[in-house]
Amino acid sequence: MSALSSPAPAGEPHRAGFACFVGRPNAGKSTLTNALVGTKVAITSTRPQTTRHTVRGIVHRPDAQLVLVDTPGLHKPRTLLGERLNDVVRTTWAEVDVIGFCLPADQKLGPGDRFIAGELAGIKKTPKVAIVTKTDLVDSQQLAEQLIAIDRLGTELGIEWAEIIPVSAVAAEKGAGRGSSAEGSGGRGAGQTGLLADLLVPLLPEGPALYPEGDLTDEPEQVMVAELIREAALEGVRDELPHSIAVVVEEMLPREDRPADRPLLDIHANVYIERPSQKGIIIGPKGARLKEVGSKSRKHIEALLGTPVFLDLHVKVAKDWQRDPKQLRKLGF
Ligand SMILES: Nc1nc2c(ncn2[C@@H]2O[C@H](COP(=O)(O)OP(=O)(O)OP(=O)(O)O)[C@@H](O)[C@H]2O)c(=O)[nH]1
Repeated sequence: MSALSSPAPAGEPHRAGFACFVGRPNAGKSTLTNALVGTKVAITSTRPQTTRHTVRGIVHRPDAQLVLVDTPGLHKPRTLLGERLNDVVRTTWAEVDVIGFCLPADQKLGPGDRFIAGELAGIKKTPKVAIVTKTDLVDSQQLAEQLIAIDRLGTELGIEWAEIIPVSAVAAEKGAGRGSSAEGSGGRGAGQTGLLADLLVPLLPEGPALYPEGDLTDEPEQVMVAELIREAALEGVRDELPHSIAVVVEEMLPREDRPADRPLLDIHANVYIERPSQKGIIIGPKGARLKEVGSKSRKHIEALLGTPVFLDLHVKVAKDWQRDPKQLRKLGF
């Protein structure tokens, strides 16, 4: 792998650095990361708090490299897992070059937003950009009101927004033909999310690229594969098992004795639940649900890794894993 990247346009210094999107659950952080990078690197869902791992997406441009760190939502911790997640968020905030604070256009600023903004106000050095997400869901008057409310919030808390940017990830995703290809790099820089990148880049320090060109994320493949399985496993059972599922990929090995033009990757993964009573929900009648989880996530994994996959899933009970430090460590938290 070569770390060479295209030269910056004449006269402009090359910039490289880290940005993270923060915001209350469901604010659109993962969607924005995906739209900017142009492939499915972070897990999106219609339900809050599904982003557990810090997934980096990398935007490569001739003039800059923008490394996106996607954090879980910051929220009042109720379990040990919740506390760990908040620690991850704060550590990330202190390390990045720019913070993008996501606020959905279609929802009035609430206590959740204020809680995060209050924490942000304490991080003086890092430039903060307010990003109004999901602008496709509101009319221009609602959008204007939201922009004003955010400006006021900044004044109130002593935060000086480097920018306040309205953006819709949906239009950019449509343009990128999302879902049809894992190599959807055509989405990079598309439409409104491209403009967002244009505004973030000048806030990065000058410097050469940090990652080889072509890398989309440095998250270990195994973790991304586990996330894709977890997302599929949660589908349709979120009400019953909102936060009770964890997935660990035990092994990823190329199948031996395969012809070079027909490779196959064997993936063995365990789906952990908290109680034996949840087994039936995950597995479904005659194993039908688990089969579906397998085939759905396999498609995403194959798209991500670019190779055919044999996926072997097992459901295991890890009693009350969210409250048990030993289990949490084992499950990668
Ligand atoms: N209409 C519209 N929907 C959006 C947009 N961006 C995100 N969404 C939807 O909003 C929901 C939440 O988006 P996510 O990207 O998962 O939000 P998140 O902030 O990463 O959520 P957590 O992982 O819970 O912190 C999903 O159903 C998205 O499809 C947008 O620009 N327009």
